[in-house]
Amino acid sequence: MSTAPAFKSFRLALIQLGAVGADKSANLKHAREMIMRAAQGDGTPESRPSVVVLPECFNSPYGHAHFPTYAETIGYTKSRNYDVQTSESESVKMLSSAAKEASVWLVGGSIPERDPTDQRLYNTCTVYSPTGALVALHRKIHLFDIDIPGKITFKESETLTGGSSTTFFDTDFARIGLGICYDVRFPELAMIAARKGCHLLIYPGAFNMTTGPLHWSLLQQARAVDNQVFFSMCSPARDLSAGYHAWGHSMVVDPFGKILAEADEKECIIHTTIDPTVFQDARAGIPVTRQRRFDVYPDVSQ
Ligand SMILES: NC(=O)CC(=O)C(=O)O
Repeated sequence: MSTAPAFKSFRLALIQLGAVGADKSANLKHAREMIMRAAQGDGTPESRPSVVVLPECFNSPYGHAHFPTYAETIGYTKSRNYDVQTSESESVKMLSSAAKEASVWLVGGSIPERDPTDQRLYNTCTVYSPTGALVALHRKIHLFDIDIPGKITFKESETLTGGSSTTFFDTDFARIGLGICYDVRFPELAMIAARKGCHLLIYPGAFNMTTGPLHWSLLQQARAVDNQVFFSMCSPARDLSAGYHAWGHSMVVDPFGKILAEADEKECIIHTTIDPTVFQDARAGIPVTRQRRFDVYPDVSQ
């Protein structure tokens, strides 16, 4: 594995996207406008983000019945490296051109993806460099299958297949790990990413009105503290006319577990600074990353 880049200070922006409806072209147009707005920061050069994030399922309504209709094939080469140039996906094309125009690293939320080899569907996050290159692709590993009687039943596995790889990408200022929503409930994934040198973990997500108040911030703070990394989840805005009511509350948590920025439930963009000294202070002061006893629990030591 390559060495992680030196961790430098940078600005992060999360787009808590609203108005995600049935019209995919309108969703893409609105997402593009919000990316451009996020990239401006507050208008000052120092506020401009280096990384901009969209939420889970930003181009389609969220629900297993919608995924087959909205799924797109992401272009890939014979060696199965994903490639914008060969992509027929209108979402990939939009994200790539928006990243390039805004000159940001863009974590493109997630979209329903169809694999052309076997027609299986995935919930997939793609990431773009400031030149518009597709640099990473994460397929949601743990599918959101829950049943809380009288509250919420959701079964992504009705139409989706779970991904089978962990994913990170390198920028010139940090190593960033990826997950999607329900992946946050599996601490092993975040731990592996942190042990591979990630400084920040970004999970586009869409918790709901039942699990949001219970677990949204708790899980992010837990993953941040467990692993002494920055942790961030970006949600859609809440839309009570939609079939799925997202919790909202997109947030960024520091390696001490402190919430640095948090949205309410409405459409908005939140910005924060990711400061490496906090990461270093957490690891120096509470050195759990050097105190692990893998001789006692070797089954999680990979
Ligand atoms: N939507 C998800 O994947 C997960 C979620 O809402 C939850 O874990 O709660």
